[in-house]
Amino acid sequence: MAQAILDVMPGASTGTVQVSDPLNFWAGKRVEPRQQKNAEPVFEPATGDCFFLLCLIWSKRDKPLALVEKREKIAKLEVINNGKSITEALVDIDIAWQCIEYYAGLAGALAGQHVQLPGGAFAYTRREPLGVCVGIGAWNYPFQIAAWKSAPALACGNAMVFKPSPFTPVTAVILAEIYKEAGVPDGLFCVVQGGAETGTILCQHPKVAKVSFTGSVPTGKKVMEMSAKGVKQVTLELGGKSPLIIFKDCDLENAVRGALMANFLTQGQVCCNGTRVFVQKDIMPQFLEEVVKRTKAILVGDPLLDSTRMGALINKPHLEKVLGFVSQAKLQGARVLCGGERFVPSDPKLVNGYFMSPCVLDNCRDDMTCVKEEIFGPVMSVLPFDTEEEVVQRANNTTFGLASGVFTRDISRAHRVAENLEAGTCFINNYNISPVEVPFGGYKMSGFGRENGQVTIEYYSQLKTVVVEMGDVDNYF
Ligand SMILES: NC(=O)c1ccc[n+]([C@@H]2O[C@H](COP(=O)([O-])OP(=O)(O)OC[C@H]3O[C@@H](n4cnc5c(N)ncnc54)[C@H](O)[C@@H]3O)[C@@H](O)[C@H]2O)c1
Repeated sequence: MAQAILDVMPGASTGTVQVSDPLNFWAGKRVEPRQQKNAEPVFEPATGDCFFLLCLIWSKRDKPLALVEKREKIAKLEVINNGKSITEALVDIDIAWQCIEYYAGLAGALAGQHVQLPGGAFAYTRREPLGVCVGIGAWNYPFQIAAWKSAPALACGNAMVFKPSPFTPVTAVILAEIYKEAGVPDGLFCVVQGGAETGTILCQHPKVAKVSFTGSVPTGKKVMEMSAKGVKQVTLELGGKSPLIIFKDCDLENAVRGALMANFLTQGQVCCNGTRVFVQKDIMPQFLEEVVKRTKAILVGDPLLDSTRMGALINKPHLEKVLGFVSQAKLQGARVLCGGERFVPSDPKLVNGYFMSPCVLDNCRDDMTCVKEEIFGPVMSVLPFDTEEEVVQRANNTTFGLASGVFTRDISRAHRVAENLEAGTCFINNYNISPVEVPFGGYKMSGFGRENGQVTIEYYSQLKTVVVEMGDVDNYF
């Protein structure tokens, strides 16, 4: 089945792909849902056309080919379903296979500790799996999220049932097939489709030991509440409104590139985006001139073309929500320096796509909605500041704490600011790079637990202590 859809991908162009293969993966194969009801259309963001009908009620029914070899086909499918540019999708797939290789390597290195006790006795610890883990994904990095959750889960000896977002159901099942081809036993990685209802069933299931969730803060709270009832462990990768601080002593060219990286990847639909860009007053004019010039030059259009730098937003309601944030920002006194409007590419097949022009907002204040809330679209809010002390306090004045960034040539300042920012990641003189070796996760309401890096082993395993007596038991009674 994987072959069927993947085989059409090399020659595929925007608006030509229809998916008909079933997208649930259970006991080692793709399976149709038992009931074909409540079907919802899944839209291709670049054309606005339906390319798959997803059944939201799901019920169980009854030679290795490397991921690397399939990367281009999977990336194309990811583009058709998600709307991001092919250049970015290829990077996502590469990060996914790097993550799987990384945890496959770590699997053999899982080890406990040996502890010497008085009288020759000793104890040792064993790292054991948790059992069945559930992964629930967001729609912005469909394949990559499935890999980030399943690779450490399986490496620690767990099974995983993964539920993609109903907006992007297409590629997780291919990961399941790749695992099978690589020798993963049937049933160890399953994919179930659906939305909130399916997610709820998974979080409440008594046999589930852990839920790893990526999504918004409100849904994350519900997941945590449901998991608490069953004393299940949770990892929550939630939203953000991250600060990016640009000091006047920065390398301006790199700071401008960093600000674009921090705001416009995947049409701005990135959880760790640095959307509050604080710029020291002295360099504000030069910064704005460069950033606006380059934002205007971003090529928005057919996401399957190599030249495209920004594709389409995930769906129509989301596009309208993002445009609504821009309108509200204007009403609250922000000035639109560029973009912020629906964009209609000249290619006739893209006229109904969910495109918008990337936006830079100036004249922003900390109390504006666009500065306080996660927009999850290509909208950068620029804020002036005077001193380091002031900007750190303002940067931390948020309930979120996913990421942060600082551009400066002053090495002491860079580390001092990194220490003082309340966020799970601080990028110094770069933004939005995510090597699999490095832990990723939130502070405050952006969640807890980590993905990637060695530490994630601790979130997918539990320690058993074995105490060994070498002498006689005390004759106490
Ligand atoms: N921190 C991270 O690593 C990270 C990464 C990507 C996205 N995000 C965040 O995700 C959000 C956007 O994604 P989204 O719109 O898909 O989020 P969402 O919260 O609407 O949905 C996320 C997932 O939860 C499922 N779900 C919905 N209701 C549920 C319920 N009651 N019980 C169980 N599952 C339920 C959805 O079907 C989907 O699979 C943004 O806030 C973004 O910042 C965070």
